[in-house]
Amino acid sequence: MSKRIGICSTTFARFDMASAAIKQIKKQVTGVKYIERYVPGVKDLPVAAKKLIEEENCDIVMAFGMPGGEKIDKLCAHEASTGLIQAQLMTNTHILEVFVHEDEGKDEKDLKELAYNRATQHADNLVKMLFKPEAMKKEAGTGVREGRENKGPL
Ligand SMILES: Cc1nc2c(=O)[nH]c(=O)nc-2n(C[C@H](O)[C@H](O)[C@H](O)CO)c1C
Repeated sequence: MSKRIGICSTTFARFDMASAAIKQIKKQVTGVKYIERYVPGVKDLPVAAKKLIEEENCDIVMAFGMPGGEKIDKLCAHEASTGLIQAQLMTNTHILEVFVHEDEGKDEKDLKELAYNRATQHADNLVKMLFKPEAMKKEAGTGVREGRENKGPL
């Protein structure tokens, strides 16, 4: 049966990471079903992801979000992250959390590039996890980073 990939993303984010990721996956695999859900902000992602798994039978989910730079935003991001982990444990299914903090970008151009790179590189991770686990194994311990330069192995 063809794999089902869940995608959930927010309107709070300032870049459409979901579309970038779907395009990236489509370059590599065909015959996959995408089920997309959009919510206001990161704290709405855990239930959206859990529903994608339980009600839409997704094999894996990507959850995209952009926490803002304020202290309250960081708190929200941590709460969302905890929720996403809980949803994974409740469903025994991976939810790749793809968050780009707004203050990670040096300026708007850099933030956009970072968001694109992180979204597409995590999309590559998803393809490996679902279809090429051996490729993932090859990269174990190699200091891979999503969005910025890889650190490399020690
Ligand atoms: C303070 C705050 N900060 C963020 C943020 O940095 N990034 C984000 O995606 N969403 C934020 N939200 C919205 C919440 O995640 C959520 O959408 C609302 O509380 C409604 O459930 C809130 C309320």
